[in-house]
Amino acid sequence: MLHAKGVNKTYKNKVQALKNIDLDLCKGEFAVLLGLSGAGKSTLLRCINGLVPIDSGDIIFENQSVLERNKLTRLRKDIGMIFQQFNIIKRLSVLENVLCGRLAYNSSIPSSLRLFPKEEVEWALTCIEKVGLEDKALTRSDQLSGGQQQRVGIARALAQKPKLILADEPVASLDPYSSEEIMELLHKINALENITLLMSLHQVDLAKKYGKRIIGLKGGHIVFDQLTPEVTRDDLKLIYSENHSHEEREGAYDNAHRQKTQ
Ligand SMILES: Nc1ncnc2c1ncn2[C@@H]1O[C@H](COP(=O)(O)OP(=O)(O)OP(=O)(O)O)[C@@H](O)[C@H]1O
Repeated sequence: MLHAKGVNKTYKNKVQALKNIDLDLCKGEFAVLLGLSGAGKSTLLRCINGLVPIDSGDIIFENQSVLERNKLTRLRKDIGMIFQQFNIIKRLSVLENVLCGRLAYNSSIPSSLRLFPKEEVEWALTCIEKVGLEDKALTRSDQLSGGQQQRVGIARALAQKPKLILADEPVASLDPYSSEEIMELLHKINALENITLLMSLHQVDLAKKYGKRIIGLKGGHIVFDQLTPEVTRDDLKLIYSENHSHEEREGAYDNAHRQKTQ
């Protein structure tokens, strides 16, 4: 469903964030991008949904090139995005935030948020139920915990009826317990709804537990791309060796998790 070929991206400050990226994703996959800070994970996700323009190469999603900019609205509708900082509007209710996911379908925005048709509201409520927040639909989003706010972000993505969800470090702002809950939810969405998932993570143990495939990025290059059971310690060393070791990273996570559960 997604085919990236020879993708390069250099920012204005001359940092080349992506170097000749080739990547194919099939429907239903759950793939995780791993790599140190600055490896290019967010840039790759943002190039895929057209938030960041690529310099060369091409990214084709469902037979449509990201280079065809006039079709980007449709592309974005088919691709849901989940962010580390949730990117929800805190003063709005859960329901209003989730209805924002429908804006691509209501581009002329007759949609002062309160004027959505009944069926749109019903679909938004269904999405809210899918993420387990049915009793919070009318609650202001700033009254929710971080984990609940991320659920709103996921419900908003689901409201788009996306074929692909891109998640940029979706659990980086959460404690280990909430992180597991969010990963379980994303796993369930992938398995039950057959929505393809591509996410960046810093937690190797979560990547191994939930990802079916792991793609290692280093300095803007893909240095390995394997089914999860085939990923070796040497593969992980390729992406983490210059700074903290794999063990140090997993150890830090384990320590935090232990503190939380004690
Ligand atoms: N808008 C931007 N302008 C200039 N340089 C940028 C921009 N966004 C990212 N970069 C640079 O591009 C490189 C890749 O960054 P990117 O955010 O894609 O990495 P990442 O792997 O997602 O990192 P992290 O795990 O910290 O989110 C880095 O050197 C970063 O400083």
